[in-house]
Amino acid sequence: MREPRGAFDFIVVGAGPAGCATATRLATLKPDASVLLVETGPAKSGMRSDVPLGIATLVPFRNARNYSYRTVPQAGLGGRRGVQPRGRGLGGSSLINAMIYTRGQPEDYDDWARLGATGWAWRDVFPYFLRSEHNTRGADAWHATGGPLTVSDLASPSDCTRAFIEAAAQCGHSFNPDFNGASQEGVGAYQVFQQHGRRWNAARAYLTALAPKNLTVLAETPVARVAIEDGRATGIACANGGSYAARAEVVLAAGAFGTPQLLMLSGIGPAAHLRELGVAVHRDARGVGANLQDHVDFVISRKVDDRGLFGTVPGILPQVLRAIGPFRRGTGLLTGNVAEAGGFLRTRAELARPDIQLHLCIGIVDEHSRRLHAARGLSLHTCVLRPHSRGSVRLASANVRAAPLIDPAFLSDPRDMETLIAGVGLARRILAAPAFARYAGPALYDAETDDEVRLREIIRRHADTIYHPVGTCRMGSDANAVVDPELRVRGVAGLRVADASIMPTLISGNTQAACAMIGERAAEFLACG
Ligand SMILES: Cc1cc2nc3c(=O)[nH]c(=O)nc-3n(C[C@H](O)[C@H](O)[C@H](O)COP(=O)(O)OP(=O)(O)OC[C@H]3O[C@@H](n4cnc5c(N)ncnc54)[C@H](O)[C@@H]3O)c2cc1C
Repeated sequence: MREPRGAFDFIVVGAGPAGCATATRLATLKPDASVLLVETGPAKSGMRSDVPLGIATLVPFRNARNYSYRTVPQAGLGGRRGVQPRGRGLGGSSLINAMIYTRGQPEDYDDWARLGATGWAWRDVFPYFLRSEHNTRGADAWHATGGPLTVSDLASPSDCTRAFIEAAAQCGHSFNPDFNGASQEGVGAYQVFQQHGRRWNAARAYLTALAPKNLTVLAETPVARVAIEDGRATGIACANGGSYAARAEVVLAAGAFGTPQLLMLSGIGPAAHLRELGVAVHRDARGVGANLQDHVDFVISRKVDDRGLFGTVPGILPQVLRAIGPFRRGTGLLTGNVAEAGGFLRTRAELARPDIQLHLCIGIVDEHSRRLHAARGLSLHTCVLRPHSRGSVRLASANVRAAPLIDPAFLSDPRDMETLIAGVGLARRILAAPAFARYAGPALYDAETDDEVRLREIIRRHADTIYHPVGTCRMGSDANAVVDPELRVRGVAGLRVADASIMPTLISGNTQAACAMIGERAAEFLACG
């Protein structure tokens, strides 16, 4: 490592929801310590991110705020390479995500504790969800106000969302006004990370709004590796040649792909794999990059000629332009998050809790909207909440700028296909209910076929992620766990991980809120030393 250009007490790498929470809370808890937060992406969020409907333009392809990774060929998906959008910049994936606020199910965290993540049961994590939350509905037994993450109801939900909830009720699924309340089960509209109809990304929440003076934020700075001397993390080396020393600790919060990539580039990972790439091994840690879990998802998209729906049609531009005025007042089309409504359902009555999640989108989402159709339409996503398939992240190159090899191993466990098929059946019944008759239309790829053999084939040809990769630096108490329950990397002093990668198992819902909760907890562990 070259002479450090600067020394800080703590260095946090990666400014996603977890990194922003870790850095800000740590700086607040330790006002006499200096904290550096380093992010490879841009400092500004940009208009397409701030305007919620801009998600439709940010997710499909690579841009300054989206890595848009591809997976390795997926045997379970007929050999296709999946798409893995990931946010880049201050706010991380909260710059490009669908803003949906869910915490998962209490049992998810009780499972973590049972698997060895001591101190992470629901009763332990719930206070940190509350600490991070500012719910504009107000506080109650399940919600808080005053936290940095503003959570709101959608300002202008579409008629389609209302019809969907009614159609689900006709199929016997109860309306749930609060997926983060007493029960997650049922169908309803999602609450979103928004303030006055604008995206409230994690950087705005934690960095801009709280802005502790002892926190230095550095954007456009890719970290190449952690410097390790005599078994201790001493700082970071950046890909642009700079370096920074950490007097106390380094924290990796670079996400489910970025963190294992950085650990491996720093010589912490499966030794044989690191040697293949010429990376000097500091610690043979087989768990690094293993245990990748993601929500495998199948979309039914229909072409529906309804002006309340979105699509690449000639009339859409004037409609968007007319929506600018209402947007300034915090309402209208542009405040929509596309994935407005959804639900958590059980595919079998004997199950104790929901095992699939639905997302209703008010546009056609074909291959993450990479494939466009000259039509308005809608999409209903079905995903498997607790998949059994396990994949991996490996290095493709010793250069941090090269994308890692991502293998979610989708549908490699046959149980996931069975859950998905059953879930798609539930979704289809809702789409066929009388209250949804107004939204009838031809389904892409014959996705509403009654022939189950054919449906399995269609699923293999079109299923992919709904963007919740986790687990690649698993937390636990066993020797193969990458981090211990206080998030310390086993076998390396002064180094922790705080992001989606530490989740032992994937939670039953969207993952941003849980990542902020992890960051909130990490800050306390760090402050206690
Ligand atoms: C398209 C999409 C839609 C989603 N929708 C939702 C939703 O509606 N609701 C929800 O709850 N969740 C959603 N998610 C998931 C959620 O956004 C993520 O789970 C969450 O952001 C993960 O947080 P994180 O802090 O672990 O990592 P990330 O948010 O991925 O942030 C990691 C940060 O680290 C930076 N980084 C990586 N490597 C380096 C390096 N070498 N040097 C410096 N910086 C580095 C990255 O640039 C990035 O900014 C969605 C995700 C996507 C991609």
